[in-house]
Amino acid sequence: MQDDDKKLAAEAAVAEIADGMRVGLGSGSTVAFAIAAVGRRLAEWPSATFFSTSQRTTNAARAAGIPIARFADQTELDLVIDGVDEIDPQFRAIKGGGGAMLREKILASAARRMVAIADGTKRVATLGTAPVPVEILPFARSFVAVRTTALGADPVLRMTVAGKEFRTNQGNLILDCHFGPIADPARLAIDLQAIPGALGHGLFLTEIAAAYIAADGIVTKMERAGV
Ligand SMILES: O=C[C@H](O)[C@H](O)[C@H](O)COP(=O)(O)O
Repeated sequence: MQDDDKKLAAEAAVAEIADGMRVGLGSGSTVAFAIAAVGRRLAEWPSATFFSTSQRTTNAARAAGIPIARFADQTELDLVIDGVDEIDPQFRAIKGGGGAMLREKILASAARRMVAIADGTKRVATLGTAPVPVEILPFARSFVAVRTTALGADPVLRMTVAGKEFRTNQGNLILDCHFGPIADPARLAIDLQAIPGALGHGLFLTEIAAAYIAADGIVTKMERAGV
């Protein structure tokens, strides 16, 4: 059921792709449905170029026959399609459940338009039920943990199911920072960004222009006003 809704939202967003576009593909289980849809429809966009936010997405895209271009040579994209862990009515989101938020933030910032895709369980009135993931330089692990605690977090070092430290695609660590309801996400984003050794965080407050959210088999498209 939840997967059906993820698929519906993903396929609706993929309809925004037009030939010639430079398209960023996000990461996660909802994006996996978008990748599958892009793979099926690839012949419709012979001049489109696709970019990836994680190794997992690159692998899935290539398996679906989608060539992935090198983002390092790129400064601007037309569209990014990405999932969220939580999204509020102001289109502010927490991302990074899969640990890909640093590259996701870069592509989202490079894009003229970012669309979020999600099933209805991701909608929240207030951000903060999910932890805010913070990617940290391993060298600064304890230092950043203390600084996030001072901001009100209960930081937990992310581990793999095998009990090892989780490493991002850049080889860094993640602190999952549990804040509870976040009263002022903008202030928190500034404070997290200011910690030396914190390389990125999962608060996406201004990037999302529209959201496709599916619940009980019905997908709704919402555009953020003023974008
Ligand atoms: O790092 C992972 C990404 O930010 C995902 O887009 C996010 O965690 C949502 O993933 P899913 O679609 O699997 O819920």
